[in-house]
Amino acid sequence: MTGRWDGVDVNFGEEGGRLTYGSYLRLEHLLDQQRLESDPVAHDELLFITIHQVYELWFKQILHELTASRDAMLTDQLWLAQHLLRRVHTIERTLTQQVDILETMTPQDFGEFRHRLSPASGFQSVQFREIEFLSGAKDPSFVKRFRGLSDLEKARLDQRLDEPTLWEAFLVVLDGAGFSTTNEDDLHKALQTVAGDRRQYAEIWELAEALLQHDELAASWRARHVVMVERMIGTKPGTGGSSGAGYLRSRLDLRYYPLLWDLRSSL
Ligand code: HEM
Ligand SMILES: N[C@@H](CC(=O)c1ccccc1NC=O)C(=O)O
Repeated sequence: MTGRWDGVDVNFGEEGGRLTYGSYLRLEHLLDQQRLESDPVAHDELLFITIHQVYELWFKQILHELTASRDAMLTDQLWLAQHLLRRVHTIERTLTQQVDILETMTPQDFGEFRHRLSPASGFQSVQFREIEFLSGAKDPSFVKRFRGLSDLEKARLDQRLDEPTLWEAFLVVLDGAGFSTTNEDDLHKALQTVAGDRRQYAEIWELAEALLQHDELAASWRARHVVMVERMIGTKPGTGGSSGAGYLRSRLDLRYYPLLWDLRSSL
């Protein structure tokens, strides 16, 4: 497009001339996807849906970045693997902070539509589980416990169970640097050597730190989520059929990279 804007000639190179902000971002579709279950309308349900949809969009982005980071490790591009993990960290911080927005909803206002949500629950978030699997916490029992999984969603989870995790890719990096990775003892020694000579192993050390950061931020989200749940529903069971906060508390000790945490005790 060529034209004048504030007296200046502009050429945006808009070949074909039909793309607009709204058509590029497919806003007609995006903004038509917030369908409330409550009747009469509960004012806060739009916020509830919006928050979850934003989470899922960021989950999609996180999976995009983690997959590329894993592949960068497998192809010896450690700087790229670390660069992408750093982006994931900033998204993860944003996801934890978003809980603040949802907490502007009171339990009474949530109660206006909560009963309509059952048996749906965040437990059924396929992308959330994909992130866990890809990060290193593969647990096939979750796939079995999923209710109402579409064929496509099942295939995506099976694929994540099959493909290498970030941790496995990191082991390939250690192997490539000449370390034995056959058992936990060897691995501990390798990590100790990397930590003890950061001049020689700068890239591997930074990568290990970036993985640990990802692990820590995931743990922060779990902790933030369970406290919000206690604030919203106390000790009530969850809509997904679990004990609620009790179940979520049992997930708080989950760590993707226990060996990176163990290492701390011997540094
Ligand atoms: C009012 C706000 C929320 C409440 C009361 C709540 C409550 C719960 C409860 C009780 C569970 C356990 C499963 C069940 O039986 O239902 C759960 C799981 C889960 N929720 Fe939420 N949740 C809230 C908001 C969110 C948000 C905004 C997300 C973001 C996507 C989310 C994601 C998840 C995930 C991923 C799980 C599964 C966790 C795991 O298995 O480790 N929740 N939630
Ligand atoms: N499990 C929540 C309801 C809930 O938060 C939820 C319901 C449907 C879809 C996503 C949800 N978010 C997280 O669990 C509850 O028991 O109140």
